[in-house]
Amino acid sequence: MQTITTNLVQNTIKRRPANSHKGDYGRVMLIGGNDQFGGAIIMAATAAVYSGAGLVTVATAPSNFASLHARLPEAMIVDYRATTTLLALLPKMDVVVIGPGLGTDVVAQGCLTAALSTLQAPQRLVIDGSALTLLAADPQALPDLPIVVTPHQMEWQRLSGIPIAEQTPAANQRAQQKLGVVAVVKAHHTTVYTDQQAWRNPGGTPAMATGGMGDTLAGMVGGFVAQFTDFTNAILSAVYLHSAIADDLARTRYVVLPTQISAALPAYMHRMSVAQD
Ligand SMILES: NC(=O)C1=CN([C@@H]2O[C@H](COP(=O)(O)OP(=O)(O)OC[C@H]3O[C@@H](n4cnc5c(N)ncnc54)[C@H](O)[C@@H]3O)[C@@H](O)[C@H]2O)[C@@H](O)CC1
Ligand SMILES: Nc1ncnc2c1ncn2[C@@H]1O[C@H](COP(=O)(O)OP(=O)(O)O)[C@@H](O)[C@H]1O
Ligand SMILES: [Mg+2]
Repeated sequence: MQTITTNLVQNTIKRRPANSHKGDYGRVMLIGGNDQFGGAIIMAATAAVYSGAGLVTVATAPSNFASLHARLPEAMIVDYRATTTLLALLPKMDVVVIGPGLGTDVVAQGCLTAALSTLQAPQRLVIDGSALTLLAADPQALPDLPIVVTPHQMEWQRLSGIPIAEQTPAANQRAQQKLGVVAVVKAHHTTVYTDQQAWRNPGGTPAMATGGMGDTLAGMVGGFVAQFTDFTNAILSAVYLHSAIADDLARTRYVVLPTQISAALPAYMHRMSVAQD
């Protein structure tokens, strides 16, 4: 197993060319946030915007519109129940993140079906949270495009069938081979499995053990994958930076809030982008 290095992240987060515009940094749609879990999609969308995604659209329950607008005016919003609108928008996206706060009701199922049946390569898909629980309950063929799943250990147990106590690197790698997608297995030390190899995230702290921390990672992965060409390195960089920022903040804080990580992202990404000058 290889450890994700600062060097890999510095080589991934490049300086932006002067002559570029928002269209060059990715159109990202985040789908999630039911009446109960609006905060999850707000945190995920915040992470995507603060990661530098060029254009962010959120498909969510109407009960979240006002709070999302108030917290994150950079994001555009559509009703996640408006299937025709969703089906018209999905083909225009570079990246779709589905699952934070989505829930598992019939609307959620409809969103997942819409995404899985509409997206085509080279579009990329990030599957997190409730969407993983839905997939585990009703396994279905995944489309042939770059896909990353970001389960915590319980979601990984549901998806892979491997009990948490038996989630060894070898067992996780075998499950990844079966699924055929990149798997970010979140834990105290998160591990990432690709077709080629397994990676270990060196960072992470119990100060991160608070609701919304994974929703934030999902949004970061979406934002990174939208901007940085190499799919695997973009994912590894998001995983690394998410924990590295938390570790830094935790030096003087008992708990690190997900929104504090998003707020710190632009400064850390800047530091990474100029490190090799
Ligand atoms: N503010 C919000 O709106 C929040 C919404 N959330 C959303 O709520 C939905 C359900 O997700 P949950 O993860 O809460 O529920 P799940 O039922 O999927 O998983 C939580 C259970 O897994 C257990 N578990 C075991 N190992 C774990 C590990 N390594 N990391 C995390 N949990 C582990 C926990 O103790 C807990 O009992 C998701 O859509 C999620 O995005 C959560 O992110 C919490 C915050
Ligand atoms: N003790 C810990 N050590 C390191 N990282 C942790 C710890 N607890 C939680 N995390 C990280 O926080 C995130 C939690 O994700 P998740 O459980 O999906 O949160 P949520 O769904 O509430 O947003 C993961 O990235 C996980 O690695
Ligand atoms: Mg989660």
